[in-house]
Amino acid sequence: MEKVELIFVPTPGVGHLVTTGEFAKRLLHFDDRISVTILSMKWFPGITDAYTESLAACQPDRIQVIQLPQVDPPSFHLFKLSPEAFFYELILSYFAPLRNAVRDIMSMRSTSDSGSTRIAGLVLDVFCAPMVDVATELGLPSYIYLTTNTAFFGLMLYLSTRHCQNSSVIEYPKPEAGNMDLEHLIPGFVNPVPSRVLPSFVFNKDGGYAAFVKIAEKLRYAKGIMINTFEELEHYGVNCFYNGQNPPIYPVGPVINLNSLPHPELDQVQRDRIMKWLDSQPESSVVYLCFGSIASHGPPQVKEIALGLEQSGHRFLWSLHMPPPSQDDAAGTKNPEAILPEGFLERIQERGLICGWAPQVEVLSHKAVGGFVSHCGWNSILESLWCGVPIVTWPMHAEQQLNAYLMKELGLAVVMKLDFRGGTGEVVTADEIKEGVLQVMDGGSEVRKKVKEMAGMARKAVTNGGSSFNSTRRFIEDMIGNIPDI
Ligand SMILES: O=c1ccn([C@@H]2O[C@H](COP(=O)(O)OP(=O)(O)O[C@H]3O[C@H](CO)[C@@H](O)[C@H](O)[C@H]3O)[C@@H](O)[C@H]2O)c(=O)[nH]1
Repeated sequence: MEKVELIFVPTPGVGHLVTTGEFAKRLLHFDDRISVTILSMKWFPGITDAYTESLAACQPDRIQVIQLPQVDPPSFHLFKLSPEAFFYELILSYFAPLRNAVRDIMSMRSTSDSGSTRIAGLVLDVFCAPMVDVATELGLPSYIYLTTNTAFFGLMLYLSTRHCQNSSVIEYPKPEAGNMDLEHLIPGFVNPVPSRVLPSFVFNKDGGYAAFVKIAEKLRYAKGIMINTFEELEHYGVNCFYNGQNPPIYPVGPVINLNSLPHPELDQVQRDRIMKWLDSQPESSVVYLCFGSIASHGPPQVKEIALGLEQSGHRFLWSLHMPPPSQDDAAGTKNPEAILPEGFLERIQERGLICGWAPQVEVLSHKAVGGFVSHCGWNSILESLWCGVPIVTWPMHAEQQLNAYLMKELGLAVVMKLDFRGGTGEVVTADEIKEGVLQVMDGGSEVRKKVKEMAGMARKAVTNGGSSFNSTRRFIEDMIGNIPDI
């Protein structure tokens, strides 16, 4: 049996790395001939290490993790102007280490005693799409594993087409204040998309727009795009791109890590505290709040959330992540209790629980949880759909407002907030939060019904014969057919 190896290059944030690792594992499960190498970049120390280690340990004969040497990052000033431009530059500086690592792997596999393994190509995170140039240089095909949805793929193609038509444009035209409802015909969306839900990098003149357009242009050179979505969810969007005009797309999701992530804040004592508390709550009575692996709120917003929850009268589990301490931090901001409204904990007593990092998938799977106030990171959306828990939208950064808009268009979310108000720092008020919670917990029966139906479809999609199962098979066949004779 001839063996084939795929070389994955994930972006090392939790929201990207974990689903990519799970997809790599899924491929091994599908086909005994496949093995994978994960080339790991270390951008954020700590949090992703435990996952990478577990990946390397789970099937050591078929998954290997190689740490790429660290590079000097671009200046922090660039990060402040535009995180997207910063990461774009960072990826470019990884070209040389990547080239060396892939060359080493290729030469080792061709001389191995245990029979030759053919290198089938690179599987790149979307941020790493510029690395298709390295693959081409080495004569290898590249594929993209898109950790978000088809709608975002549509936006990228739209930006790159628009840019090809007029490459002198260095930013997207920002509508005048008050005209954020200007609409755009983005492929993959049934209805025109208002400006206010486009990701903010689209309007960033300091390199954010330029970086994304350059990334988007590279997608066209990929041999295929695997998307963490499923046909039943994005039926219209997926069918728009089965058109032979872009690289083939493969909706392979949901690709979710059903085991809770190891995290320094989540030892067995903390996990037991959370799960035992949930065990003692009535069915569908708890609203869960969590804003992903990156986002956090400042003290004024934390106070408003607390007041909103209190006023809603509902039970809640709140995963409260504190912002990283800065030098001029006021004493106490590391301690959530110090910034909660006075007397809050005494007043809510057993009605609510505040935790740090949560075992999110376990929480969403618990029968006590009836709603989820979320920042609309794509993994959180898929996890909530998988568990049949309706989401209340509160996008905070990146492409989350587009995700929230998509969920609204599909009738799968209770809308609390659709945009992040251009990052103005304006707080969401206790009243708005209370309304969102009341809507999902007391009303929203139509949304709840649709979400439950979608949960069934999500599970069916990934089982034998389901749409994503078949799509994954199709990817494997195409990928093997594309292997170059090197
Ligand atoms: O207390 C927590 C917080 C998060 N998670 C997990 O961490 C992941 C978070 O992923 P996601 O919901 O996608 O949020 P981000 O971490 O913000 O993800 C980044 O990556 C996503 C995928 O590309 C994008 O959709 C987001 O906008 C981007 O911020 C999920 O699997 C959660 O289950 C926990 O287990 N416990």
